[in-house]
Parts: sequence; structure tokens; C-alpha cells
Amino acid sequence: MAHVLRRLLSVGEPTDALVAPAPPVPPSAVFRRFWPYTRGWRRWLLPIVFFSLVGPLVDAAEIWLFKIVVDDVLVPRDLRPFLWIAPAYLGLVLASGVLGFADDVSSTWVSERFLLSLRADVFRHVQGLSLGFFERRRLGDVLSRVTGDVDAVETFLLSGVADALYYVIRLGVFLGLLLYLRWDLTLLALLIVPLFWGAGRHFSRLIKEASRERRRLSGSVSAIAEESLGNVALVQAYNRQAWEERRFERESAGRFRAAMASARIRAVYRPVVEVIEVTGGLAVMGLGTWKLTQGQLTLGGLLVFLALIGKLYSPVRGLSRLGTTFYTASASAERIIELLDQRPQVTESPGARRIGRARGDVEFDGVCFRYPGAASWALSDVSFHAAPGQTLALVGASGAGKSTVAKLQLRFYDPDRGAVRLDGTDLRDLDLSGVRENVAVVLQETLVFHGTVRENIAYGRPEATEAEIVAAARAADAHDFIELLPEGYDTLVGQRGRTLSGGQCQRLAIARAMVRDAPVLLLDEPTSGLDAGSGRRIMDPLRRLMAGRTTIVISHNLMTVREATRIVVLDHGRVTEDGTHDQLLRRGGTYARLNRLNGTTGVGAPGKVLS
Ligand SMILES: Nc1ncnc2c1ncn2[C@@H]1O[C@H](COP(=O)(O)OP(=O)(O)OP(=O)(O)O)[C@@H](O)[C@H]1O
Repeated sequence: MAHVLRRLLSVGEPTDALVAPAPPVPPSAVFRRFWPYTRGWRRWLLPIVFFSLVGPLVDAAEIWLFKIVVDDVLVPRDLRPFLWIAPAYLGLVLASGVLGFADDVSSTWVSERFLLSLRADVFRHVQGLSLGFFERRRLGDVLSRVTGDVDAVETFLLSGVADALYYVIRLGVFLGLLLYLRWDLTLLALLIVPLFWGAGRHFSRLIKEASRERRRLSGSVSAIAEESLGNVALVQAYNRQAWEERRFERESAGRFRAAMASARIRAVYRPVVEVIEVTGGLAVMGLGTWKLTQGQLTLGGLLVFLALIGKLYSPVRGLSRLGTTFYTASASAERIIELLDQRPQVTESPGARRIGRARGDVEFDGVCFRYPGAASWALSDVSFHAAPGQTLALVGASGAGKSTVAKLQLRFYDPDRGAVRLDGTDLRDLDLSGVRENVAVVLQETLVFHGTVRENIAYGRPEATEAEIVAAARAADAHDFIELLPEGYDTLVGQRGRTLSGGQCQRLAIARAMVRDAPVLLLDEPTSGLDAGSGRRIMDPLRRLMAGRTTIVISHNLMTVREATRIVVLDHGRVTEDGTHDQLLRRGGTYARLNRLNGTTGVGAPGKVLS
């Protein structure tokens, strides 16, 4: 028997899910952490207290009417009192309906308003985290926290506190009435309360463990769904559907086991509570019946007493069940706390200077950088300088550190040693949004949002006028193809630009960078995803975009680099060569070799457009 019970109550060993568990936090700490968030909503607890106070009084009045029916109508078989009892009873039921409505609507309003602002806060916080966080974490899990776990915080604070108040008030009212009616029977009924508490505490702990596991596995399921569906083209192209399904099923099965463990614990808890409750009720009924036979109690009095005991046990049960609700909610709240405890690695210093529009003087001075947790340096002692309007090309094999330079220029990360400067000032001493406002980017992976063409271009500068958007599109050679789209600038382009070709996406990205009109331009492999023809077609728009801006162009295939004022060759994070195209060719080093390779493979062919 004990063995069966132990198995029923076992939470199971935590599986090695994709998502690590959040560090445990005691419920009191969860409470302290989130209580300040209820500022502004606390006064709404007052009507809830009011409803909690009036509700049990109405209930007690209904029960009292029942006593009168038994003692004054049924026992003496006299119908007359019933004539006023019936409308009074109906009135009470109506009143309790109106109260219930007001209570439901107002409490839902408060919880939803609270959730609205908390979710927005959590989203704001997550959005403000540095790129490093997103590169390390599984997006699906973060989404499941922002959309799912946040609700639990509300349960913990507002619904939980409101319910606790509701139960305590009900308990107080019914206890007062019972003590007033029969203190001896009431004390007997109260003997079982410690049993309620004991069971509540024990089961709450088990439920918390099971809930923690369930929330963690929910995060894993979301992570897999997001990764597989987000890369559906890759999955289908490589026929990996069955593998992805197995992965999804494995994580879902883990979640199923955790949900079953929690359901089993609850299912055992419920009859345990009922047995305790019935024991108390039977004891009271025994003593009450004895008192009835002794003539110390009327039948109506005994029935009222038993009905009130039922009402007394319901808040006691509610309070002990609230323990399990709190523990379940705190398992989710822990995941939110872990998210909120993440600090952005890149922050604005208190004395940061507002930069306004920069001239565009870019300098890397002895920059060393290692990704958090990485064993080797991504950049070691990298130095270069680009004066306003100059073009600097970064060349090197895959993994040499070129994109890392771009990330440091955007201040997604800070260097471990050395400094990145804009107009001679260390980026760390400038305001973060100012640094980014001065840089426009065109990346290898084009970022196109689900929205209209116009919105996608204006993303570079939301206040851009229609004329500026069209001028940017013209300069980016995008205007003609946009005009041919079914609804021109109002055509919806799918998420990640699925309805556009690679070259069209790139031209939209160029138009967006044009509209931004920043003095510094970062081009990270802007032509690498395109075939030779499309690559050639975006060279002119790119040139127009680069004119008058300091440009850092990152390229594998030397397509866009010949015209650069200066070419920096990176190898394993170090600058190995540095000079103009001709100087580097004469030197006969890595660049010359890469250039020869490009020439022979034909990859460099579009580069000739530049020469
Ligand atoms: N988020 C990251 N966390 C840890 N290591 C990283 C991260 N991003 C890049 N790296 C490592 O840093 C090094 C430089 O990467 P980077 O992306 O800058 O190279 P790259 O020259 O731009 O390569 P490619 O031409 O293939 O885009 C590589 O060894 C890479 O594995």
C-alpha cells in the first residue's frame, strides 16, 4: 500500500530537457520580488474585500432562512411564514447573483490589467538584453516564459492574495456565526483544521516539484516548435520531418509525464481532504444528534449548524489548496525571475554623452574580444581606422572575426581590451541609442518583417516621409520592382521576406539603410547570398548608399573590396595584412592569394564591375 502511494506521489527524475531549470526561489521571496509590481492595483483589492465580506453574510442569511423553514414551517406544518420566507430567499439569491457578477468582472479586470503591464515590462526587459543573451538562449523557451509563465505571477500576487483574503474573511464570518450558535460543537469541528494544514503543506511541496518540471518541459516544447517551424524550409529540404517529430514527441512526452505526476498528486490530495472533512462532519453530527435527543438543540438548529460547518470547511480547504496554487505559480514565477535577473552585458554608463549626428570617424584600437564562455579570442589586438567617408574592407576566411567587428561597432558587445571609437570617443562613453542611430546596416541575412514594403523601408527611420521612402527605393533600384508588386508600396511581404527574391530583399534593405541616412554604414556580406547577376545589380545601389559615408564592408569573396580606401585582412582574429588593393597584391600575401582564387573560381567576377 505504502509502495503504491509512494509511486503515485513520485514526481519522477528530472529528464535532461533542452531547457535548464530556473534556480529555485522560496515563495516568500517570489512574493517580495513581485509585490512592488502591484502598486497601482492594490486599491482594487478593497472591492474584493467588500465582496468577500458581503458574500458570506448573504450565504449565512440563506442558511438562516432554511433554519426558519425547518423550525417554523416544516416541524409545526404551518405554511404562513413561508409567504415571506419565499420572496426573502429569492431576494437573497438575486443579491448574491449581482454580487457574484460584480466580483467576477472586477477581479478579472484587475488581473488582466496587471498582466498587461507586467507582460509589457517583461517584454521590455527581454528586449533590452544584449545580443549575447539571445545567442545563448533558446528563443522558444523565452517566448514560453513571456507568454505563459507571466500569468502565474498574477495568480501568485493578485488572484492568490484576493483568494486568500476571500477565504480568511469567509472563515472569520462563519466561525463567528458558529461560535455564536454552539461554541462546543464548533471547537469539536475545529479539531481537524491542523490535519488540513498538514496535508496542504505536504502536498504543496510535491506539487511544486512537479509544476517546476512541467513548466521547464513546456519551455523545451516551445523551443523545439520554434526551431523546427522557423527553419521549415531546411527541415523539408533535408527530409528531416520525422527526426524533428521525434524530437518534438520526446519533449512533449516528458511534459506529459510531468503533467501526469502533478495530476496524480492532486488526485490523491482531493480524497485525503474529503476524508478529513467528512470525519469532522461526522463527529459534529454525532455530538449534535446526541444534543438533539437531549433536547438541547432543535432539528433546524442542527441542520443549520451542519450546513454552516460545510461553509466553514470550504474556506479552510480553499486556504490549504491555495498553498498548492501558490507553489504551482511560484514554479513559473521562478522562470520569470531568472529572466528578469539577466542583466544586459552592454549598458549605458551613467555619464554617457549624447552624440547626435557623428562625422563618422571609426577606430578600433587594440581591440581584444572573446565571446562569453568561448575558449579562444574572436579578435586579438585588432586596430584600424576609417576617416569620415572612407571605405574600409574586412577580408578573411570564415570564422576570422569579420562579423564580430560589426557586432562591436554596433556595441552589441564591448571589447575585453582596447577600445572602439566613434569620432574619437570610446563607444562606452556615448549613449547607446546614439551609437546605433549613427550606424546603418545591410546584412548577409536580410531582415524583412511581416508588413508592407513601405513599413519595411521606413523601419530605418519611422518618421521618414513618403517622398523620402520613394527616393530611397529609387536609389536602391527597388522602386521599379515595387511598382510591379500587386499593391505597390502597400504590398505585404511575408515574414523574412519570403515572398520576395533574395536580390529584392537586399534592395529593400539598402533602401532602409538609405532612409536611415547614418554617417556609418556596415555592409556584412551584402552580396553573398546572391547569384552573380543579382550581385552585380545591387552594386550600383550599394555605391550610391556608400557615397559620403564611412563604410565598413565585410566580404569573403572580395567582390566589393577593390575600391576600398583600405583593406584589412583578418586571420583567426588577428590583423595580418593592411593596405590598398594594389599594395596588398604587390605584397603577395593572403590577400593576393585570395584574389587569385577568386579570379580562378569566378566568384570575384562581379568585383570587376567595381574596377
Ligand atoms: N555568439 C558567439 N558565441 C561564441 N562564439 C562565437 C559567436 N559568434 C561567433 N563566434 C566565434 O567567433 C569567431 C569569429 O566569428 P565571426 O562570425 O566574427 O567570423 P566571420 O569572419 O564573420 O565568419 P563568416 O565569414 O563565416 O561569417 C568564430 O570562431 C566563431 O566561431
